Amino acid sequence: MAVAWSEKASSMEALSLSPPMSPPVILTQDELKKIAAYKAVEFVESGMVLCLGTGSTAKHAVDRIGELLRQGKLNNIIGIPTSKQTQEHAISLGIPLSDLDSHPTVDLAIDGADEVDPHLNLVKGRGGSLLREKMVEGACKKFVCIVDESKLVKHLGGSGLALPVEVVPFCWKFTADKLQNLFKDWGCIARLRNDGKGEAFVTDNGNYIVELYMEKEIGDLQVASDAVLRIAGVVEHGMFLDMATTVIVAGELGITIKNKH
Ligand SMILES: O=C(CO)[C@H](O)[C@H](O)COP(=O)(O)O
Repeated sequence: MAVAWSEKASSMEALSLSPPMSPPVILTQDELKKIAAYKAVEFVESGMVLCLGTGSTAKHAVDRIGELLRQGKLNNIIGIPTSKQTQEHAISLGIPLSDLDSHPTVDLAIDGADEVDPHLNLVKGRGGSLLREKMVEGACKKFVCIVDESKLVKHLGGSGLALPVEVVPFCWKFTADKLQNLFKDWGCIARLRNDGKGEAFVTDNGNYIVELYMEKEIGDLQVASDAVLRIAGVVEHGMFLDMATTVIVAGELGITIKNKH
């Protein structure tokens, strides 16, 4: 479903931007992320248990939920954060939190993605939180993915950026070699993610991330997913197949809402 200016106008009002009939407004990527996030929060109802996503797009949604709680427009929300970063942020906003042990069924997830294909399959985890995201989002009745239009790809891996795989630190190089070898026909290069200070990036779960760069389209995603998960040493990967129920895309021409059939 494509929603053009009227929907965009209400989102833009929330952002205090100029109305759409004034001279063309070039929105930044972050403004588009915010528009998608605010639209997704319209799905939130009082009393819901919510999965709180991780990343710069999801942060706008968490901010908005915090704002609506403060204004008394939402009540009795329980959030389940998908990272320590989101947990700290939600606490700072006064959002009551829980976990999957206490709330194994979650009403709604709102989270970003790194890539979205035409079937609503996602690559997630370039922010490093893919394991907790997959656990919590897998427990959700509804998963609304929020992206700006730069995240749309024809096939996963199509952005030329990495497919992240969380691995145990023990003999990570051995696991990375196995992964690279698994996808050798795709020209795969496996690299350990670093923390920007010359050390390995460590996830909230104490693991490492191996990034896979493919030269070619992955092909059958389910087959690839199963093969990756069969490698001992792999904890989880960033392909989120058949999980998103809705994707909200914010672009220069407005908001598009894609629902799973
Ligand atoms: O999967 C994620 C974190 O693990 C993020 O949702 C994904 O990386 C998108 O991030 P951003 O909203 O900052 O573009």
